[in-house]
Amino acid sequence: MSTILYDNVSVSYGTNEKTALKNFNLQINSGEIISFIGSSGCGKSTALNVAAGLLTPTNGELVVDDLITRSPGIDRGVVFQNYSLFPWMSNLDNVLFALRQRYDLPNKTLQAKAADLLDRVGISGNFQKVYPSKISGGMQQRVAIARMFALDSPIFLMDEPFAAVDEITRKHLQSLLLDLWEKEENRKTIVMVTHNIEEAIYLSDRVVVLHEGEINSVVAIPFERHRNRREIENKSEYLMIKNHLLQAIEEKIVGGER
Ligand SMILES: Nc1ncnc2c1ncn2[C@@H]1O[C@H](COP(=O)(O)OP(=O)(O)OP(=O)(O)O)[C@@H](O)[C@H]1O
Repeated sequence: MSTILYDNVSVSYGTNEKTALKNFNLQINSGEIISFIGSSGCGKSTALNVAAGLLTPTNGELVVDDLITRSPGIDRGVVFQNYSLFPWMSNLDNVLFALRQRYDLPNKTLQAKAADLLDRVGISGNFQKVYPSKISGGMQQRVAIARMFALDSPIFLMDEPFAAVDEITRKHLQSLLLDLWEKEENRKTIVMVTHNIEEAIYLSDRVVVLHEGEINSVVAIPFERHRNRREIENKSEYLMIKNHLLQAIEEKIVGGER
């Protein structure tokens, strides 16, 4: 089980600052993929950082698996836009580091596990041994995904994880994430922040649109898994959902759930 509950969460950054998150109520189910979208400054990262335990609510509670949670933990793996790898470690060692936090196994076994995980995200041979700075942004993000799966947290929290790569790489990484997620026996709960509506629809079970710190709309994505990007984009419902989301981002919609 890996559920997240935002129980009436509000966050203010300082006494004179405006409230970044207001009475935020959301239940996220185990194995669900949820995206937060909305215009700049609407509170997406604040909501994600509360889930990560990096921010404590000013009011209300974050509840993870029925426990009030106010700090980071190994039950929640985090990936940020800027790759979040340790620059002083090779790609292999980055993944190994995560494995060591999770498993008490001989080094050789963990090395093989790390190499296998990197192979699965398409980082093979010499690319495993070099430092992250020696490979492209898209490849670094593959390593970050491998490291997240190595940590094997039941919850993944991702803040614009694919924003810094080109469109083609971005689509590859989205599919890679979904492939890995679908293959897991106990599917991870994934919460991600994105500015990209197509990404949100392709990946998510539900898309949560924020507006000035409040939930404006929660949109269920009805497409079955395994999803084929082209197929879903050709469905008439896809366009309706996309238009609804665009509208919800641009203006305050009254009476949110779709
Ligand atoms: N450390 C901080 N100190 C003060 N105000 C902050 C801080 N971080 C965020 N804010 C403010 O809180 C509000 C929500 O910010 P947040 O970063 O959560 O929005 P966002 O939707 O993720 O934005 P973006 O899409 O631009 O990343 C904004 O008004 C922002 O200026």
